[in-house]
Amino acid sequence: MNHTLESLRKELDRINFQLLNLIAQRGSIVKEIGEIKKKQSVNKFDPIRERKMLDQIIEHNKGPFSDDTVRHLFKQIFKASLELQQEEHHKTLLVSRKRRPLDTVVRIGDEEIGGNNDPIVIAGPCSVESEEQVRKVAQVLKQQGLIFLRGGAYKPRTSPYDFQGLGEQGLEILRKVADEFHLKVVSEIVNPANLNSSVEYVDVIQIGARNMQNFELLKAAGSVQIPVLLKRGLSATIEEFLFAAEYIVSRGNNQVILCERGIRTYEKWTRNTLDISAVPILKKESHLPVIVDISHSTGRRDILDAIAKAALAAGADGLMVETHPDPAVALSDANQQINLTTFRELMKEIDRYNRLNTVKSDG
Ligand SMILES: O=C(O)C(=O)C[C@]1(C(=O)O)C=C[C@@H](O)C=C1
Repeated sequence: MNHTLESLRKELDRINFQLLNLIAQRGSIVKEIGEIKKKQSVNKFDPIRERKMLDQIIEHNKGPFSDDTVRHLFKQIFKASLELQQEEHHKTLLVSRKRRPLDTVVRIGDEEIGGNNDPIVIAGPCSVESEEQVRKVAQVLKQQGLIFLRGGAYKPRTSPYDFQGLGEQGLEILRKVADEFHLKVVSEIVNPANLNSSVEYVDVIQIGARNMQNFELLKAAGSVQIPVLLKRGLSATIEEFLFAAEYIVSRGNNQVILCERGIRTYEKWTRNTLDISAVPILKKESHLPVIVDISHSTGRRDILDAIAKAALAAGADGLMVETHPDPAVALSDANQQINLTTFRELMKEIDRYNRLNTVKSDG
C-alpha cells in the first residue's frame, strides 16, 4: 500500500515537472507573441482567441475534471500569460511605492502635506451656510495656527430633500474669508463641469466618498494642476481606492492626498467604521500622503480625541475634522460637528499628543 502511494506520488512529481516545463515553454511563446503585438500596436488581450482555445480544449476534455474546472484552469493560464505580455507599468500602478519609493509631498503654496512634515489639520464646517459662520471658524483656525479651512459648497446628500449646499456662492464665501485670514480652502467638487471654475476659489479639490468612483470626475481632476483630496468610497476596498487615485495621477496630476473616512459595516454605534489599518497599509503600498477624517469615520463627538490619536499613531499625515460655531443648528451633520470650544480642546489634546511623541522619539 505504502509502496503504491509512494510510486504514485513519484509519478505526480514527474508530471508536475512536465507541466512546469510546458507552462514555461508556453510562456516563452506568449512573450514572443507579445513582442509581435507590440510592434503591430495590437491589443494584447484577445478574448476571441481565448474563446476559440477554450472551445477546442473543452471539445477534447475526456475528464476526470469537469468542463468548468478545465475552463477555469486554462483561463488562469491565459490570465497569467497576458500578464507576462503586459509591460511593467501596466502591472505596477503610478501611485504604488514600487514605482516611487519616496513619499510624495503635496504642496499647497508654501504648505506641505506628507513626507517628513508634521501632520496637518483640516477643519471647518460640514456645509458653508453663511459668511459669518465661516468667519467664526476661520478666526479659531488662525488662533490655533492652522492653515486649511474646509467647507462644503456642493453637498451630495443621501436625501434629495436635505440641504444641497450654497454652490458657487459657498465657494465665494470660503475664498473671501480664507483670504482675510491667509488660509487655504479645501472644498468638494461633485461635477466635472464645475472643476475649472472652482479652481479660482479652492486650493485643494476634495472628491467625496460618494464620488470616489465617478470616473469622469476623477479624470477631470487629473487634468487640472491643483491638489486633490480623495476620500475613500463608502464600501470601497483599499485596492479600489488606489485605483481611483490612479485615475487622477495617470492623467498627470500627482498631487493627491488619500483620505480614510470610515467604511460601511454592520456596526451601528459609529456612523462608519474607521478602518485604521488602511492608514499603514496605504502608506506602505502608496507614496501618497494619507489623512483621516475623524468626523465622518465616527459620527460621534465623544471619541474624537482617541480617534485623532489613533490616526496619528497609525502614521496619518493629517486629520480632517468638522467644526461649527453652533452645531445644534447646522444644516448638515449636526450630530457629528463639534463646537469651537470643543475644537480648541481637541487641538490642545492633539498638540499634547504630538509633543509627547516628539519627546519620545527624540529621547
Ligand atoms: O494568441 C495570442 O494572441 C496571445 O497573445 C496569446 C494568449 C494566450 O495565452 O494564449 C494570451 C493573451 C490573449 O488574450 C490571448 C491568447
